[in-house]
Amino acid sequence: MELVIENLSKTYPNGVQALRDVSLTIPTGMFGLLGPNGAGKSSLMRTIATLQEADSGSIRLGDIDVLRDKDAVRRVLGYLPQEFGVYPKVSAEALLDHFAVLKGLSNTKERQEVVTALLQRTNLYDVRKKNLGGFSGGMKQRFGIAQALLGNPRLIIVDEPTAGLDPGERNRFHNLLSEIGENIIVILSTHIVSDVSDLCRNMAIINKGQVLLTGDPLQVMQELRGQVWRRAVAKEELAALQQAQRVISSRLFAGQTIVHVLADAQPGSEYTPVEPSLEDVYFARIAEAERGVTLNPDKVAVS
Ligand SMILES: Nc1ncnc2c1ncn2[C@@H]1O[C@H](COP(=O)(O)OP(=O)(O)OP(=O)(O)O)[C@@H](O)[C@H]1O
Repeated sequence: MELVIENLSKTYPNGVQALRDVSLTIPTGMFGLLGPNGAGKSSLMRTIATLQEADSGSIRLGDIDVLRDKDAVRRVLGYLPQEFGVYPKVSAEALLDHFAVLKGLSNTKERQEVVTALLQRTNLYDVRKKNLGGFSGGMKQRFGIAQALLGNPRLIIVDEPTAGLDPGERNRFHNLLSEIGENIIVILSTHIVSDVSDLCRNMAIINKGQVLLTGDPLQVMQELRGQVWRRAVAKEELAALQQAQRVISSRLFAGQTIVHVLADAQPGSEYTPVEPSLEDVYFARIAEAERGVTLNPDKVAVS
């Protein structure tokens, strides 16, 4: 099954154009939607989740027309929104049971089995009697996944799920997601590049409502090979370097400023070649789009 989005556009009443002619084909497995704050990720996720309307375009999930047949989508959709509120004084088991009732699981015995299985799957069974108010960020997110999995969805949308999680919790959450992503479509919307490189076989980069790149993370990194160079630079030289070169990122490392530069050939003897990371691809794409360069969507390299 595929999710096919074609020419989707959305302008909010305040004039912000959140989605500009977005087209994406999303197959089964983990799909990473990567973009900076305000890129339009949540707008796209909410539209797919039937929570808001688009101005134009279409979305198909298998044979379901998502924008028209919302009930059919909701029957096969699991959604973990960016802000997932829980009732703090209710136990995980009781709230999951309540969500299961809302999802239409009316048979008590069957519902208990489903709730128990989901609590085990998300590694929350031992804390099932604990109130959600006492859960850590990671436990809450795993609970969010448990509720999203009710009703055996064919499509799961998770919006910025690992923001604020410590490395151990993030790891547990990643393992859970990648297990789920083996059989259904999982869309992971995030501004954290490593979430996508760790988990996703397919991805898109979105900025200012536009798709800048789609592909397999390994392949898009491969396409930048031989074009990323690094050097250390004094802080006061950075501005001049940014004028002279296509600087795609600069960061402090052990007290030094390390810059990554995009160039077809070695820009100077102080530069060493770098094996491109997904972060290089991401920053290169965003930087070039910001500069208004016309991009060939199939190629990361710029002439
Ligand atoms: N309901 C709304 N009304 C008006 N503007 C909105 C609304 N929702 C989002 N926007 C604007 O639309 C643009 C895209 O926002 P969106 O939340 O989709 O981006 P995002 O990629 O999810 O960002 P973030 O990571 O910050 O959540 C932003 O400029 C945002 O301010």
